[in-house]
Amino acid sequence: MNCRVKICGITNLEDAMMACNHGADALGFVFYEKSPRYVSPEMANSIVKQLPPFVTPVALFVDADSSLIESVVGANSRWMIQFHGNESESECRRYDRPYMKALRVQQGDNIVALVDQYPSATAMLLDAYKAGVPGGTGEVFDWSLIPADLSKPIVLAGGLTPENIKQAINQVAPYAVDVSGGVELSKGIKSEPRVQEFIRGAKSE
Ligand SMILES: O=C(O)c1ccccc1NCC(=O)[C@H](O)[C@H](O)COP(=O)(O)O
Repeated sequence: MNCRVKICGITNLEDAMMACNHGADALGFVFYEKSPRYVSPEMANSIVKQLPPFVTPVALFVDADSSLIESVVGANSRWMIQFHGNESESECRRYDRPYMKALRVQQGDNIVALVDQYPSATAMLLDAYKAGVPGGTGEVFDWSLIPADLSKPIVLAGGLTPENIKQAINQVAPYAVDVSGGVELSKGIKSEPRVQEFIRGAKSE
């Protein structure tokens, strides 16, 4: 398995550097103030300036104003965007940045059609649906709902852990995996052993 890994919900420099040292390919920063993993644009951009090369910082928004999005991504050309709300494709491509659109998967969704609504997306992130909770649920969804051969690279998210990551990758064969809660000591604080174990599990043969 040589699956790419995004560690999401980074709130401090120590966790960011730790995740990079263990081989994270991307780091997610949550700019949704209701999240316990919220990080300020100033803190996030201070962290991003200090990241080593070949790691993608991902700015995560939930139906945010364009002023907030521009204030974050305008400070550093490295940012990729993750739209995690009900953003339309035209809203997503407004920023001329590579972006992922998150879909919160429910039984009965036409995932092929939903993915095809975002032709300008670099990838699609498939996450668990939980009423009233936009993301970071810590819950898995039924991976068998994911059709084969979707038209975009798929980032699998939702309740992934060091314990289930190999099964998830074997079943779904995603382009990348994304985790927040499954590698934490507490909300917004990552566990180095769990981050290391998760990445090793995702990248081991
Ligand atoms: O992580 C959050 O707290 C969060 C809050 C609001 C919107 C999105 C959020 N996270 C988005 C992510 O990409 C998470 O990594 C993803 O939902 C998986 O989270 P988890 O199930 O805890 O691994």
